[in-house]
Amino acid sequence: MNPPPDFSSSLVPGAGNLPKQVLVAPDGARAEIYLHGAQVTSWIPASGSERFFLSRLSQFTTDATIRGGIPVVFPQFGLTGPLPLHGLVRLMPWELSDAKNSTDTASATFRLRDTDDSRRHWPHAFLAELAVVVGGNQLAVTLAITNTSAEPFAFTSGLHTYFSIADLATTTVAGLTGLRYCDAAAGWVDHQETAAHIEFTGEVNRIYFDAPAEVRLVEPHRTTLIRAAGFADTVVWNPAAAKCATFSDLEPDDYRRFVCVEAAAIAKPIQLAPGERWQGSQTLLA
Ligand SMILES: O=P(O)(O)OC[C@H]1O[C@@H](O)[C@H](O)[C@@H](O)[C@@H]1O
Repeated sequence: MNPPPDFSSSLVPGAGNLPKQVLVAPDGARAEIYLHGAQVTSWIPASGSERFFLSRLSQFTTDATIRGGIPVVFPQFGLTGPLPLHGLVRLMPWELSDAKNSTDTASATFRLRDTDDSRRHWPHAFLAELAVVVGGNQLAVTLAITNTSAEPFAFTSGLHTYFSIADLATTTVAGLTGLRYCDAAAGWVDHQETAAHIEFTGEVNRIYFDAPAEVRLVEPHRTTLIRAAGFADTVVWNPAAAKCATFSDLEPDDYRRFVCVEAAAIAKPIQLAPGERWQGSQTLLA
């Protein structure tokens, strides 16, 4: 049977006139991805409502990062090296290389290569590809990096997903019990997680090492499954009130509206030989 015609996925002007790809699966599931940073900014499962936080104060300009959705972090997570916070590619213009519908999904792939400017910061040639597939109650995002240079390189990376939540006070993250984590909000000290459910009673900024393939974002009315492959670590982040107030692109009480659960490769940088390709993914189930 032939897949249905690709009648509804399209590249349209988004906020700030930045181009965004709108994916609409045959069952009505939707996702939106800006070419700026290849940043997914919206996911609406077939049977539900918006699952991503996107700040009302987010800037949509080529020199700013979009606040919300899934910022793509590469080739440096956070400030773990000399590059700008979370690396380079979330500020770069990606191109749409493919978009199609199958009988039950809509998908698109975005590509980015190194530029003169990226090589000034990070002197390596690379091809980054981000594949986004939406359909039913699932969104799958896969980042692939190919070393297109003549020398090996190493990088850290992540998919910095901002989940929209109804109430921070009743939201928890489950599935990380027993893991060693680095508490970046409290002096980068290592701990072992004892809680079955991580609660948000203050700033949470933790890197969980060697995390399981699945963690759960638990709210009273719904649970979101977050599956990672290829990324060894999981970051959980919420800035709480005081830090939230320092972000010009967040409203003072926005910290109550999102929790970031991020698939990341931080502790063990990914090493790629010339010509080698790596991929990591985060798959979300509503
Ligand atoms: O403001 P940015 O660059 O988008 O980063 C957001 C946050 O991302 C988190 O992953 C970091 O641990 C925080 O320290 C940081 O503030």
